[in-house]
Amino acid sequence: MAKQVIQDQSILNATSTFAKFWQNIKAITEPYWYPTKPGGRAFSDVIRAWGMMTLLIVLIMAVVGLNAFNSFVSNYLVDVIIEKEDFTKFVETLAVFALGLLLVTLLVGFVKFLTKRIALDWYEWLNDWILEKYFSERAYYRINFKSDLDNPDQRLSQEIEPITSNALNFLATSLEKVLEMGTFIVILWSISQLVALILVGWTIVGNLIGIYLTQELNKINQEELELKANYNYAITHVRNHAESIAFFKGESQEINIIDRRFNSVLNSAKRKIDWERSTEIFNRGYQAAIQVFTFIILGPLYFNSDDLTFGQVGQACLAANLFANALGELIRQFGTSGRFSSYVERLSEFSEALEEVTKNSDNLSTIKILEDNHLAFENVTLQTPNYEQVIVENLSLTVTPGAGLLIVGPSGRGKSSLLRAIAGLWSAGTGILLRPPLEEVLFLPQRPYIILGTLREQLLYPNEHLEKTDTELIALLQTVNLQNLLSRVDGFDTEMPWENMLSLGEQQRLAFARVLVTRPRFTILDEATSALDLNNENNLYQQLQASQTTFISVGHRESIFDYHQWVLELSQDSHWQLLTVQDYRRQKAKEMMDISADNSQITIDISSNEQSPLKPEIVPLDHPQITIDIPSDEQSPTEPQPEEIADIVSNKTIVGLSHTQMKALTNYSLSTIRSRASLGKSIKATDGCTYYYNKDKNVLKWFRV
Ligand SMILES: Nc1ncnc2c1ncn2[C@@H]1O[C@H](COP(=O)(O)OP(=O)(O)OP(=O)(O)O)[C@@H](O)[C@H]1O
Repeated sequence: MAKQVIQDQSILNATSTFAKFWQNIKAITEPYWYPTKPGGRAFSDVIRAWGMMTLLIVLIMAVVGLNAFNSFVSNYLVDVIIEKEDFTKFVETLAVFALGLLLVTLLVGFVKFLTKRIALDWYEWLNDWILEKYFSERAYYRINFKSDLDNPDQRLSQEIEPITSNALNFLATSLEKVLEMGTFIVILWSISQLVALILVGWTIVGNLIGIYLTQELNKINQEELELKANYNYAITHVRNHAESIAFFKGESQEINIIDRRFNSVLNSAKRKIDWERSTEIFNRGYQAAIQVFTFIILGPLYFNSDDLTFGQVGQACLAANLFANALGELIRQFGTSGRFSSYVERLSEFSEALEEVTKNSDNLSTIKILEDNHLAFENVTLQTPNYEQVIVENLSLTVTPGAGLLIVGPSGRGKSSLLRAIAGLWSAGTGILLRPPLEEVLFLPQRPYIILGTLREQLLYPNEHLEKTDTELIALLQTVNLQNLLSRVDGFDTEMPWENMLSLGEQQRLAFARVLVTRPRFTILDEATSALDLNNENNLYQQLQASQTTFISVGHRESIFDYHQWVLELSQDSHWQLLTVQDYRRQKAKEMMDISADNSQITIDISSNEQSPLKPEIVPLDHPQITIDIPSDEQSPTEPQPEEIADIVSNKTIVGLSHTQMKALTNYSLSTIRSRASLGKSIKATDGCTYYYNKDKNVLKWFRV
């Protein structure tokens, strides 16, 4: 009973595996060979493909027919030789035989050529079809969130061509071999029905065993493809991160990772070789048995009967031989079909995943994006793509042209995610997002995107059709302080490995040049000046400001506040607040004051500081230390007001700072500040800037370095 259940189960499994395989085949072949969906291939192209396919079938049939004809001619030729009567007849028959062989040779060559051409045409179409899917609706980006889909790049670059070439080879060879087997079985039937019947039985058994062997090979092939893709990825990963690995001297760890993956590939290859050995032995033995059988049956018949001529025996042996070869080839094709089915499965899975990521699921809520002439969030709740985490809740704000917005907040709170939402990359959540068309918005990420191309293409990206003269481009390079770049390269039209030869700061300046070329209405900058010094940063922001674009920036530096009117602060638990830049500065200054008022007792290690300026200034209590108690009355009368501190932070009205003002900007006590001033030491304040005390008796103020 239990055995019966297991058998039923395995039959069910085999059926569902075949059904799945058939579905995959249909998904990949239908759009090319039998397009039913509107907007598919042009009818004339489909007819052309079928025309070539029909020609191929006709040629294969001609080859098989000619081979059969040649077997009769060879039979006749043998009989003419044995008769030893008519030499002219012998020469004529030989000429016909040679002509037949010549024709077969030419036809076989043409069959191979046509098979490859059809496969190539199909490959070209299939590649375009999948690339179109990959680049539509930013599927290439969204597919990265599908963790179950490995190595899309390998699927694209290495696994499409084998599908078409294997499919065509399989079809052409199988058709030829099945026809050959059919023809030779008929010939054998005409000579000896017994031989023909035995061969048919033999074929059925052989094919069943062949299919069993192939199934296991299919599994190994599928596994091997995945393992090879992982191995390739590990090597590409090293190439992409060569500099970081070199800095860390992480070679041995990288080799370990690559070795681990390579060993998996090797183990899988070993298993495959084992199975291929069994398949090959079976195949050879199976063919050899057919040849022996033919002699075992025909030998006694020839000895005991006058009906069978010697030529017929020869023809029957040849037919049985060709039949055996055809069968062997057919079984070999089943073997290679394992790799084919793995490729088909992976491509169909990839195509399905691309469709899925671009489809908006009815069950999942998404942020509605509408185009407008300004940017606004209306009650937007944004979540991570898999709806696992809420980034910001009920956000409502409007950015009108000319009134830039700076997004601030601790790391990981969702600043970049908001930019992704504006670009439409992330849409999980609720609410309405109004934004100008994306052609009017330019995004500058922290690590600029450097394309593979010439300097001209770099500067004009993404405006591929924009024309700019060399003089205009030189002026552009000067504007972003990259004028030296031209002396390092051979003009604007040479391709260079830009990513390796430009520093991160230079790449960021290059990205700014693109904004100046594109002149978008809105520029979205995600810490796009993080690698630049203050001078370069100021220069670039001023250039952008002159181009009348409206900024939406993510950044931490105080220096970029001046280029924005509003600050959006993201804080804990998906909360947010929107303030004008002035109000934000006041609020922060007040918070600083409150903190410094609370810290009326600060422990400072003066002795160690004096010996080594690099040592931390606030140290654990077990270090040699002096405890300075700040009398509370020292703070109140001279305490600057919030507005005054905001001015200090923005550095608009007050150019030099007094000790008291400096105290409000740091966590230090007044006496520490005085002592640092007299020692000529600088102070790093909480606004991120360094201050230095000018001891000139006419100045006596702290200044920003
Ligand atoms: N592809 C992703 N899938 C799921 N969660 C993600 C993904 N990318 C980022 N996150 C998560 O979303 C949250 C917000 O990330 P985001 O990059 O927006 O932060 P951020 O404020 O810009 O940080 P930082 O200042 O460090 O750049 C983080 O918790 C991060 O782990």
